[in-house]
Amino acid sequence: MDQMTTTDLWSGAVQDVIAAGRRMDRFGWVPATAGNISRRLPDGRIAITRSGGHKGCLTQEGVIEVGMDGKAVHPGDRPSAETLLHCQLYAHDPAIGAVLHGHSVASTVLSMATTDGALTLADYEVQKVFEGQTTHDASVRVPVFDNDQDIARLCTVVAPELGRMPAGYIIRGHGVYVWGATMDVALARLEGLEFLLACELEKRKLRR
Ligand SMILES: CSC[C@@H](O)[C@@H](O)C(=O)COP(=O)(O)O
Ligand SMILES: [Zn+2]
Repeated sequence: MDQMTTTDLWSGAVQDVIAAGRRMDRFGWVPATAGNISRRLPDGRIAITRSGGHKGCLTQEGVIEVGMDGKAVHPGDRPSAETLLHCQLYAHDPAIGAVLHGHSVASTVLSMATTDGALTLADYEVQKVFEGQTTHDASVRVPVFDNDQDIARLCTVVAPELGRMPAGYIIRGHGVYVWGATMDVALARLEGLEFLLACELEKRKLRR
């Protein structure tokens, strides 16, 4: 691969990450410095957000390269504190090309309102946005893992569910992780999941 192509690939991935951050910010899913976003390039490099920046105001400098071990390729760069969760998904499935993490109100509140290990979404037409879902007349299980500041340890809790999460997963009181083959697919899934979580929250308020 010549130098020009390598640079173009990187720029395209960075633009994908910047655009995803803006879109997530428009919905209010990345408050303050919350959230992280990554993109795997066709040549295997991983572009991920630098730790601590606002994901709605990303610049090219806010996106850095990491290896599959979650470490920065360029010394001094500080990748997202949650980089290992992205790498875990990339290692699990070579078809995954983008990973998104946001902190919406609905994912935070709903996951704190239960001690269960999953939220079940049923009877919504929009469930069909997820792989393998062809009808509203079914249910989608979204695993909920207890929050942990030790991300390597959190990875070990997520691991048994890999390959069994059509809609992504939620970290309790924290937020969602969603992925896809491309950034567009990941964003569509995130939008679908967040729509359903927002509906679920409204439904529960009506019941009170
Ligand atoms: C604003 S606190 C949120 C962080 O603790 C973390 O959960 C998060 O999503 C962003 O961390 P970052 O290191 O910027 O990727
Ligand atoms: Zn987070």
